Amino acid sequence: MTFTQLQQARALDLPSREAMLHRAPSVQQFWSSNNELLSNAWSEWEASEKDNLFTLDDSLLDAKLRSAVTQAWENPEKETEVKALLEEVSPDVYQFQFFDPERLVELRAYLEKVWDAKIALRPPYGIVLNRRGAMLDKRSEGYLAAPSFQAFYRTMLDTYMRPIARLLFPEIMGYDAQTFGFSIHYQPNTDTSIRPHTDASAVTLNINLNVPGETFTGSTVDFYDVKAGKVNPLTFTPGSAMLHRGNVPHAAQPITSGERTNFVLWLYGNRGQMPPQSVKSVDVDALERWTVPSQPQDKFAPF
Ligand SMILES: O=C(O)CCC(=O)C(=O)O
Ligand SMILES: [Fe+2]
Repeated sequence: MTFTQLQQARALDLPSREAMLHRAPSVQQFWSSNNELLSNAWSEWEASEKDNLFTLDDSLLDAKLRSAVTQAWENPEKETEVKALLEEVSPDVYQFQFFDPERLVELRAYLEKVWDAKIALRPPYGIVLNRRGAMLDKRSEGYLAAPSFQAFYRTMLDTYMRPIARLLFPEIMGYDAQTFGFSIHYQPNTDTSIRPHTDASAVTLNINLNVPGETFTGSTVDFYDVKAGKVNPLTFTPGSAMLHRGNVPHAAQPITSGERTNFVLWLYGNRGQMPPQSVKSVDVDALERWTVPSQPQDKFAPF
């Protein structure tokens, strides 16, 4: 009797949460030895579910953002219309509408199907181990390898995040070829908060996936305004995004009711390089900004 990769993946014995928390060598071993099996299982899963899965594409995005970005790709001089949609809400932190809140139901339904697939996903354990989160980038073992999700993930990073980030933070040019991403989920009593930290990224895009009416309390992301010596607590609304340099200190306050789900996307340079702290004013031509780097994705992963 032969088993499909999907059946074999579903039969795997997962490492315990304890082992994951302790970052036991056996956990690393589990993900690396099963990486190919899991990735094949996601392809089989997608093929078997294709009639039930919503097609992820940029129609999920805010219509104004999509239209401004599409125009800027056609004519980079029009990037000013993208910039007009971005609001600085704390020094070096910009907020804008990324997803169309009304369409998030479809994305969340897709992600529910992903959880129901019963294929192991590696939770992010950067600062804390997040139980209902998943690694999203191909460089991460145990990532969400469903081909349709991967195509959508690339669109979010290559078509939207990178040129927008370059528009705000020109010094990231040359330090933005590599991508990284994970999802996080907060709920009271389990995964509630993240202590103050900076990200190992040149730039971070943090996008909220809560659907309209899916409310929560607490769970602000506090951004530290180091110069002014104060903290700016910011609250996500459904589909909104915050884009910031990785080196801006921030923390997630405890969630006190409800739930919050986000995608967190990072860009950095080859082998994890980040822009030197000293360079801030770099002159970049609009034509250069609206491009996708030709360097191949490397294997470096911060966690
Ligand atoms: O709570 C958030 O949305 C921020 C998460 C975060 O800062 C991180 O995962 O590095
Ligand atoms: Fe962070």
